[in-house]
Amino acid sequence: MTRRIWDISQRLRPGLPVWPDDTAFRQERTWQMEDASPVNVSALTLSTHSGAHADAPLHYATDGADIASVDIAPYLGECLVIDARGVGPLIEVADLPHLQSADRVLFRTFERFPHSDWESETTAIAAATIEWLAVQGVKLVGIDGPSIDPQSSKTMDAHKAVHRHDLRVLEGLVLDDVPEGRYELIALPLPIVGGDASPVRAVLRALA
Ligand SMILES: Nc1ccccc1C(=O)C[C@H](N)C(=O)O
Ligand SMILES: [Zn+2]
Ligand SMILES: [Zn+2]
Repeated sequence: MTRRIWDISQRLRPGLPVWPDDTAFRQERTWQMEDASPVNVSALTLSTHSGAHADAPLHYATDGADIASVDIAPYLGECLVIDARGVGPLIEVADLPHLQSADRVLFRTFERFPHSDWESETTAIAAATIEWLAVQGVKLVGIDGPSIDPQSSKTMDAHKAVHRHDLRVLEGLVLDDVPEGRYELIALPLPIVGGDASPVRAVLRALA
């Protein structure tokens, strides 16, 4: 019996909505068979925070580890998907009354993921919630929004709480079709040396 898989990644393509003023996704063909090349080859230009991605500590701490240095174990294993739609600007501890124990928690905040336009008012996670999750033993926090902090944040309180507890972060997940519950998460960052983040192919697999 094959276990069902949900692909929770954004498709990387020209026009991919990115953070205001960040690098647009671009792909150009550098070799092509039409020009007598034996193969087609392309070059990519994209933000490290494109689509579904994993932040490295280097993103929010000048002396933080880069994405090639972090252990990959947090990005593989059982996770809990929580429906946090409609909670408002920040996910507070009070919004999580029934949270069962989990190593990895992914929050759905969108009714429908905004695939074609940038959504500037998104639900983020209160720093107190990150602290509380860390105390509960959570090692990775994920969200469908573009950031665990409000887009207007200058203090990056949630990222700083993540850094204090050395948690791992996934952002830009697509959770529209995923019911609340427990799954196997597979979302491996590329080992980009010096990288402050890496796109991931994020998938959830049924546990049985
Ligand atoms: N591309 C950016 C450029 C500047 C500031 C933030 C971003 C972000 O993408 C937010 C990021 N994903 C974060 O980890 O909060
Ligand atoms: Zn990011
Ligand atoms: Zn982030």
